Amino acid sequence: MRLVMGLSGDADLTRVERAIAEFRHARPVLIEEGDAAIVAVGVEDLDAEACARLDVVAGGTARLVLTDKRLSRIGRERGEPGAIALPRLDASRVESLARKTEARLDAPAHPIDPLDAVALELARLAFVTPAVVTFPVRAGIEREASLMRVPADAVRGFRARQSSTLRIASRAPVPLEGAAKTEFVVFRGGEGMRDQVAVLVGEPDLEKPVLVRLHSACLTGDLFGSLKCDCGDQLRGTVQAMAEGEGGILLYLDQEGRGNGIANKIRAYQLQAEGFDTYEADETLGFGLDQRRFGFAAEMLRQLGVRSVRVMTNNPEKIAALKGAGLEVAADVRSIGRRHPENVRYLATKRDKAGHLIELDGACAPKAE
Ligand SMILES: Nc1nc2c(ncn2[C@@H]2O[C@H](COP(=O)(O)OP(=O)(O)OP(=O)(O)O)[C@@H](O)[C@H]2O)c(=O)[nH]1
Ligand SMILES: [Zn+2]
Repeated sequence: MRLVMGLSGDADLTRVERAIAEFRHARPVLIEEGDAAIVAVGVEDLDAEACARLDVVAGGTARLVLTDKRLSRIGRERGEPGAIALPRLDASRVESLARKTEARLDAPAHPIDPLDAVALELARLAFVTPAVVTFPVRAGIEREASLMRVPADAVRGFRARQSSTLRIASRAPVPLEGAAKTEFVVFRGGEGMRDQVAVLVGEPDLEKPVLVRLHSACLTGDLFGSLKCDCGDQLRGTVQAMAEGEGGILLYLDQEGRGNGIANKIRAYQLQAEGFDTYEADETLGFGLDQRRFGFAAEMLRQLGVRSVRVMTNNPEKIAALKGAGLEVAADVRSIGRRHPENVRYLATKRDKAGHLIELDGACAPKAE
């Protein structure tokens, strides 16, 4: 029996990974803590049919749990997440309250309980809209055997655990244009849904502060040269600077859309096309300023033998995170991309609302994001 239980390794980690997969498909999971338990389901893809099925089991006790940002967008300033009673589960009302720009809440938002907060964290980990429908598992309701069960503490500790299981999966030389001596080192674990990649450019001296960049994935900018941001320039500019200098390490992190995932980022871009700035758009979808954590990136550096860094970034959070994780930040160096009418408002917003160290003097006139 013991052997069988050990087969899936770290059982808590496995359960959360499975719960994340359920969440991404709008299938309910059961979150347990002691004698308490709730059923939770992400609102994305929650259609009328699924709502009708859930409604029967919820028996009028369902609630919609929203983040503080989303509540303030629909006219309920709370400063913390809140829950709206859903005596009847209606798919279009749920979608409207969770995501629509014009939605206004005409009912009270109640304080959430600790298991609701765990359900919201699961949604964040799953890169889906941070809004969940939950209801208590009441006496008399059979705990449905097919429901995926997950302990609340396993979800709370998931990010830390992901960092601690971080390990190198593979490595090989991959010569790049302008940086012939480059090695890709792939790590499993950390944030997001995919592997993380460390790109070792040249031969950095690990006894000295190493030039390092933490680069969050940006499919549109890195790969397609989108004009809406400066990511592609930063990515290539960093590798070039490392190759021309004393080498360095670029971490390519699975944190698309500031940790919101590609689907939410493209939703946010649609809102930007309607006039919202980059943070207003994210808030409309329920997100805070930035969902990313960088602790696991520090762990990647440590496993590569780095103790002290010269970090290439304009983002003070990255600097603070590396220091907070125990690395020495010997210097911080700006990472500059091209400015053009399409990205200058985005850059100015990051400077003004999130304190990014960006200079825009003389930059071209902004065009709406
Ligand atoms: N949600 C959202 N994410 C965006 C938007 N534009 C770019 N991003 C994402 O923002 C992140 C930018 O990553 P980085 O360039 O590593 O980070 P940064 O915080 O700008 O910091 P530095 O570039 O190091 O100064 C990427 O994950 C992009 O996908 C946007 O309008 N909305
Ligand atoms: Zn970008």
